[in-house]
Amino acid sequence: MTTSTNGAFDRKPFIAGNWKMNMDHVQGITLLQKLAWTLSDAKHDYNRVEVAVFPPFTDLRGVQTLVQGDDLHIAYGGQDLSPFDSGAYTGDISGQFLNKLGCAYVLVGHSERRTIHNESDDVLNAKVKAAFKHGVTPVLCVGEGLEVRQAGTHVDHTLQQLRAGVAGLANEQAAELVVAYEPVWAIGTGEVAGPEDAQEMCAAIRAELESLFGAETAGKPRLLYGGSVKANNAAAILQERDVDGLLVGGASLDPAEFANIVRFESHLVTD
Ligand SMILES: O=C[C@H](O)COP(=O)(O)O
Repeated sequence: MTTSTNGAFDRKPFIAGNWKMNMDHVQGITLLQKLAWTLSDAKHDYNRVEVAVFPPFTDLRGVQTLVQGDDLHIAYGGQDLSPFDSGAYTGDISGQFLNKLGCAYVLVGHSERRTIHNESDDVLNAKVKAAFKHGVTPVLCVGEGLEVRQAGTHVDHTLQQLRAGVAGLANEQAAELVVAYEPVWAIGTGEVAGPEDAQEMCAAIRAELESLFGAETAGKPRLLYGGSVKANNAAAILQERDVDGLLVGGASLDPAEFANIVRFESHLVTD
């Protein structure tokens, strides 16, 4: 069987692990060390496939120390940021603090922020802009719940979240953006959207970005899929043309499993 990969990797594949509220700062260091060793043993080429982790805030300083001390090529980021720069916002974390800790990325609008913390599209748009303002690349998460999927309006719903999230961005910002499509019904449930579902939505997202920012810009952002990704389904999803990477939750807590996802190319079906 012959299948194409995502545009012959026009965009560098991006595999990200969202640790969510797991791993204290000691456990986090151990996990990252094991991941780095596993990838090193496998001679992983970070120039071919970018790897990032999103630990809890309390882990970030330790992660930075390890990455710098061991010269690791693993990027890291925050799981959220404040829309504000600084001030009386108890419990919030500014994008400038993330930047200072060496965070390359920050998740914005993960479904658990949208649902548990009721974050609105307006707030998320402000967070996307705050991330760019502070030199951290936002990973804007979008996706529909089960009821929307069953109603068949998942594309409209997700594109509406996308439009709201990117409103007011300059073309250069849109080009740098990462978008993660995460159908809520597939997160942590074991239900995986099929590769064709991931492709359908990522193609729709790409087309929407083209209508908003033009074709040249729209060809640049990386589009990820997230939702019950494991080593045994990663390659099939990444084989879809418009899927450039994966946002992995539960499986990113197992260094061997996550390393196998990062090494998805060894499972690709080629000529
Ligand atoms: O951010 C990651 C997603 O919520 C997916 O989580 P999961 O891989 O545990 O389903």
